[in-house]
Amino acid sequence: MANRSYEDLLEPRRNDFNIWLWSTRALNTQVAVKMRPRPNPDDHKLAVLNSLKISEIIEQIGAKSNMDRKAIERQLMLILDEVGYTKSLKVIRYLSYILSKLLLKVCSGVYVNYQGLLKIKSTMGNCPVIFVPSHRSYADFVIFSYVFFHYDIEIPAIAAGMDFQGMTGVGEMLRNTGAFFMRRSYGDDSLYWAAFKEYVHQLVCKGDLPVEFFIEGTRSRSNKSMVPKYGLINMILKSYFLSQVPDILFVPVSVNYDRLIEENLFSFELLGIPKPRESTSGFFRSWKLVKESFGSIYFHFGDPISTREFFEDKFDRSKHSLGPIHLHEINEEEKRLIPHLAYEIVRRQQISSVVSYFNLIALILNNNITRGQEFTGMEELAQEIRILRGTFRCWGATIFEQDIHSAIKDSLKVHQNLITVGENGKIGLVTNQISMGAVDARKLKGHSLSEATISYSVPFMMLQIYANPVLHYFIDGALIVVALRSTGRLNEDDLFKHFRNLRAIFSFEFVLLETWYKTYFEEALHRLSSQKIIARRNEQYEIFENNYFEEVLISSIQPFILSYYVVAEILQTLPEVVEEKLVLASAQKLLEEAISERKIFIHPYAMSLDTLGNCLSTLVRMGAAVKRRREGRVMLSINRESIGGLKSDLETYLPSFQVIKSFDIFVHIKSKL
Ligand SMILES: CCCCCCCCCCCCCCCC(=O)SCCNC(=O)CCNC(=O)[C@H](O)C(C)(C)COP(=O)(O)OP(=O)(O)OC[C@H]1O[C@@H](n2cnc3c(N)ncnc32)[C@H](O)[C@@H]1OP(=O)(O)O
Ligand SMILES: O=C(CO)COP(=O)(O)O
Repeated sequence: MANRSYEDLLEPRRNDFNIWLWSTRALNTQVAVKMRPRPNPDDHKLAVLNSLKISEIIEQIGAKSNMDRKAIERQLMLILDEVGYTKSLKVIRYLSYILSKLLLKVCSGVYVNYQGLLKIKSTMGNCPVIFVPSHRSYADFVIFSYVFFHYDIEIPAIAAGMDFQGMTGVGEMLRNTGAFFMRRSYGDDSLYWAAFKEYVHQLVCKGDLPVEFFIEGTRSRSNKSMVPKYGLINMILKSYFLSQVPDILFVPVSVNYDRLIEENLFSFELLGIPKPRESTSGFFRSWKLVKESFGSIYFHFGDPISTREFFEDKFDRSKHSLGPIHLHEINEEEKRLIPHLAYEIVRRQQISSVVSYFNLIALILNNNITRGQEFTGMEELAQEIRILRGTFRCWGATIFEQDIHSAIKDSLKVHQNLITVGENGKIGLVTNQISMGAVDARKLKGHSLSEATISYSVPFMMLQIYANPVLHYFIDGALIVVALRSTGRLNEDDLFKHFRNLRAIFSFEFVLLETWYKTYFEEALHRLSSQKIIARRNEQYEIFENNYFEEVLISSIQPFILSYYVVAEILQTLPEVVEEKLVLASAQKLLEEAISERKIFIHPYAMSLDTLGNCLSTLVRMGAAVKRRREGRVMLSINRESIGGLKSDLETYLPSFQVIKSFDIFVHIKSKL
């Protein structure tokens, strides 16, 4: 495989006679901020304990609860021990050895755009550096640290969810490699959150390690980007807004996999079967995966975003110069700026992703399935990959240069659990009869799907998981094509109105900030025109007929439109105040019935809880529903009229999809209601 911008960091290990010598080599690591003496992990905890901010909070809690100061301080120390990282070079060296052996066994390469990373390394030393990778797998943070160890960069302090704390031995091991632990949601424990925020503040202002966190907050089960969470980035940026550091560099990192270790679990989770709790025994059970092959992993380190340059003159830091600094918090004006940076990080993760050949194969097979065509043979597949590869590259994607036939062979070998080649040379999906055993119905997140549905659906879910990570390259083009298909011809202004509406409907599905809609629309128009998918005649845009890429655009978005339509439809029949879980379950139930009749093909991904949930988030953002927590349950109050509007919008776009017979699907779904 060739791409000169990337190097395979397993390559030198393959020829190492003694990996242990490499693991125990003398290290001369680059820190984020040069400091003498270097702070140690306990310094940060003590600094929190002694900070004026925390001192005041202790006083407030004492006054409210009548607890004495010493008792609150003891509570605080327990919190800090729960949160704080420790670091053991010995543990890191052992892990680097084990990981080398493991990666050599299961991966064909770990590719890194080393020039990008080395450039960042050379600029480190003067201000806090925050690495923000995409989050698709548990492997992300493990291999991330391995990459840093390889390039002699200090392993970052990493924000970790509490999920790992319960794993005997593993939690402490992660802590020893730099993990600091956080609760997953803002509760009402004011001491905890004050201590945690102050701890992060200390890491950023007084620490010398790079910091790493996952802005999406969780592994994306769909394998595509998720909307950013603002909590941790808020805490980090506070140091900048309050002028306590001159700048903060955010480095977006894209991590892509030929094959995800979690592909099976994620497919189940998308259907509603909850993830097993993280446990040490589960960790050891997962070792059976070492017998399998996972292809290559790609790390792309994007250009750092300087906070100072990003915000330029958008706000006035001098507002924080009056009064004691520990009394200052981020103000509303600053808070409003944060989503722009957060979305920019996600956008840069997306544009620096590496597209694998299996991503293309998944798109092609999905297109065949959706159009009700037979699966393709090898020659057709190679031809279609060639077309898609060319188009994707024109649209800015990085795809490694490789002979297409050997790329297909490698991909099918890595994904032999999902794809099979029949005696007739045609490609097909592997289906296994799945037995769910006793799944606790109370833990299900959606409808209790039958084993037959699950067995049928899992391979399709897996396939879509590999098509999803490339959708951001052409979602804007797909939405334009959808609008033109449903209307025939449109001038640019009207086409933009449709585009803006569709973009807003799918704003959680395909992450994009509203202020960028116009730019993305214009870029997509240009790309579609230069690829001869659409044409402009007499000031009107229309579609060129018989363009293969147009088919792919339309088929790739179809399961999403279907899910949204079903939610809108079902909300017309459910009570106006309804539990969120019931909406998800009802939508899945309806789709399950339609799928199991097999009269027409309905892509099982339409049952994805991720997509159905995104639709509900859209409804809340649009004001068509209000979300409230009541006695531990999430309730939705529905505005039927607004939802009716969304439903009729979706209907406008759908019936004219002659090519994919969507109309049949909708008539069919309706008849089930
Ligand atoms: C060789 C060596 C080998 C070594 C080998 C081993 C290495 C091994 C290392 C181990 C390493 C483990 C690594 C594990 C990796 C994870 O565990 S990843 C998971 C944990 N990390 C994270 O979650 C980080 C990101 N998460 C966050 O930042 C979340 O915000 C928090 C802090 C968790 C809070 O979450 P939350 O309560 O769900 O709240 P969130 O949605 O963020 O927002 C709160 C509200 O404030 C609003 N808000 C806040 N700020 C804003 C704003 N600026 N503008 C608008 N709204 C705002 C939000 O909209 C939201 O409002 P509502 O939607 O509730 O109305
Ligand atoms: O995000 C995590 C750390 O990788 C673990 O939590 P999830 O299972 O929600 O992804």
